[in-house]
Amino acid sequence: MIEVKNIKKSFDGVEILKGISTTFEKGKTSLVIGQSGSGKTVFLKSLLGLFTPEEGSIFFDGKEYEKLSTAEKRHLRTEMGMVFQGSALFDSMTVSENVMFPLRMFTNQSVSEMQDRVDFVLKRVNLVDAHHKFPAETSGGMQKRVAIARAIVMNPKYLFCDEPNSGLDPKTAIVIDNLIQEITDEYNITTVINTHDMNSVMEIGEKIVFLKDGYKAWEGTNKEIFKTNNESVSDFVYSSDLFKKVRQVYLRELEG
Ligand SMILES: Nc1ncnc2c1ncn2[C@@H]1O[C@H](COP(=O)(O)OP(=O)(O)OP(=O)(O)O)[C@@H](O)[C@H]1O
Repeated sequence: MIEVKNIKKSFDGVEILKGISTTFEKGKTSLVIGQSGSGKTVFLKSLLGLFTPEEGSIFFDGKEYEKLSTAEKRHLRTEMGMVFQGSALFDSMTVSENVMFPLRMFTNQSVSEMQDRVDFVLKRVNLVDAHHKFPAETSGGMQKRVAIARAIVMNPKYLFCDEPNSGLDPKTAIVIDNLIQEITDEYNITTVINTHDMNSVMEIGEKIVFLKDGYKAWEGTNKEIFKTNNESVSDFVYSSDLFKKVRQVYLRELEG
């Protein structure tokens, strides 16, 4: 579980995060949504420890990040998996070598132990014949699977994904969303996803945190988002006519 208490972060005197508090639960897929520039990436990087908020605290399973020693912080980092926007695979390494990279960096496992773990996670993301391929020889959807395999190879407690669907067709995007949700549930991970994708919100938004201009403007579930009267949320989520219609049908069904 991650608890965020009133974090504030500024750059060059401009406040970007203006006091955000929320919680992300274990075994749940939580989404952070909001317009471009609302502070989602700064927020995610603050959770990852890449930015240090000037105020507020972040607790990982009860432990306050800023109070940890350097060694404890380093250990906590090994418990965090990250899926970057655009997958961020190493072009010159095979799929297998990409996934093995964190094990080589952070563990003393033997090559055969590492290979077993790589085989296991690649199988888990349904990639069985891709070990020796280079990223350029695989599709965008496969690259996301490799990025997810690499993010979970260390068996993380926390998984952070920045726009995991960017660049994917809608069908593949749903498969990737569902894969992240299944893995989160199966391994009881605390997962936080930054997204623009309204399909993701509807499909896997067990908890949604809506950021606006550096504030948390709303939070709730994908069911609650249909019913909310919060204007900022409605303007953002229902800016497309298709989603407006989906919402009307859903509300009508609720009334009926
Ligand atoms: N390292 C930095 N230095 C200075 N300003 C920054 C830095 N990182 C982000 N910002 C500013 O913080 C604001 C929020 O940016 P952020 O990237 O968090 O938005 P976002 O919601 O993730 O947008 P998008 O959906 O487009 O990725 C922007 O105005 C951005 O210019």
